[in-house]
Amino acid sequence: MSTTDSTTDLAMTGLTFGQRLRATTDLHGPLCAGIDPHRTLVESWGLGYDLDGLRRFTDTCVEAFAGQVGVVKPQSAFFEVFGSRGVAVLEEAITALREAGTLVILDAKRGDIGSTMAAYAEAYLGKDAVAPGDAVTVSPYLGFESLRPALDLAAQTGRGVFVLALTSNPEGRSVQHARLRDTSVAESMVTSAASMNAAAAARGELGSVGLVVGATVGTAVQELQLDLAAVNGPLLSPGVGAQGGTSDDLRRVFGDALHNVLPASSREVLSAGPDVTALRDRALETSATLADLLR
Ligand SMILES: O=C(O)c1cc(=O)[nH]c(=O)n1[C@@H]1O[C@H](COP(=O)(O)O)[C@@H](O)[C@H]1O
Repeated sequence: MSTTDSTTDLAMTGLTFGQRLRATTDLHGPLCAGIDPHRTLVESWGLGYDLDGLRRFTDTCVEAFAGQVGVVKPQSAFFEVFGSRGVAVLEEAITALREAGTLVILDAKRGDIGSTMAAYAEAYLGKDAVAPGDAVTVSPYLGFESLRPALDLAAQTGRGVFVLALTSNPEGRSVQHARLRDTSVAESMVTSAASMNAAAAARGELGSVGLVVGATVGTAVQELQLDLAAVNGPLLSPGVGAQGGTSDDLRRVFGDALHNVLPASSREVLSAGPDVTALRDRALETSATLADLLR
């Protein structure tokens, strides 16, 4: 059985997202490769910044990553720019990647009041969703419990969510470091995610409720005394590469939670295109280096 077949099977055996993610990163390494068709990147690949350019950029990424890279994270915004036809390109990419056994985290950062969140949940995590990924990024700044429809539906359909906790941008501090009595906002996300993952932890498995903690957050995890290992869920860490985050930063930020980290890199990997082989090689080399680090 090829590696592609084995991961495809995992996606169809009723395993949780946490279980599938662990198996996939064990097989392919921990890199989460982003598909972020920025105007400058698309043009640097010699493509027009239009629907045709978007499609060719995305198809190249799919050809390079599908079945080869364990986890891919398309950024919805870059497809939404082109309206419904751009979203159709995104949906086709998600489907093709998943058919090849690559896990897809849709980066949509949705968050709204519970009744509206239920519709977002159906759209991205429901069993009848048009082109669901394996997980979606969500924003908890209407309150962690406003995410309940997504948390519950993801659990039912074997999918995952990644909740923003300490984002990679400097502006995030003003909200995420704020304290509610003795607890920082970020710490409340850690506690909530840990409680969602408690049953999986008791079974000795990785949970399916992840957090986003940027590689660029410096000493925030230590300052805020966050116990990231206790989350027992995947820790998506964007900021590697173009935003300045390095392997050393990952080691410093995550300490004893390093084994659960999913480092995400978009522009640095994508800058190796448009040649499919060069793009794939950049992703595979990055993943191998990160696997050594996280081992
Ligand atoms: O949720 C995310 O993925 C995310 C969270 C965060 O804190 N910071 C962050 O950069 N991201 C996303 O990760 C990607 C980073 O892209 P690069 O900076 O090009 O590697 C973008 O799609 C961002 O929207």
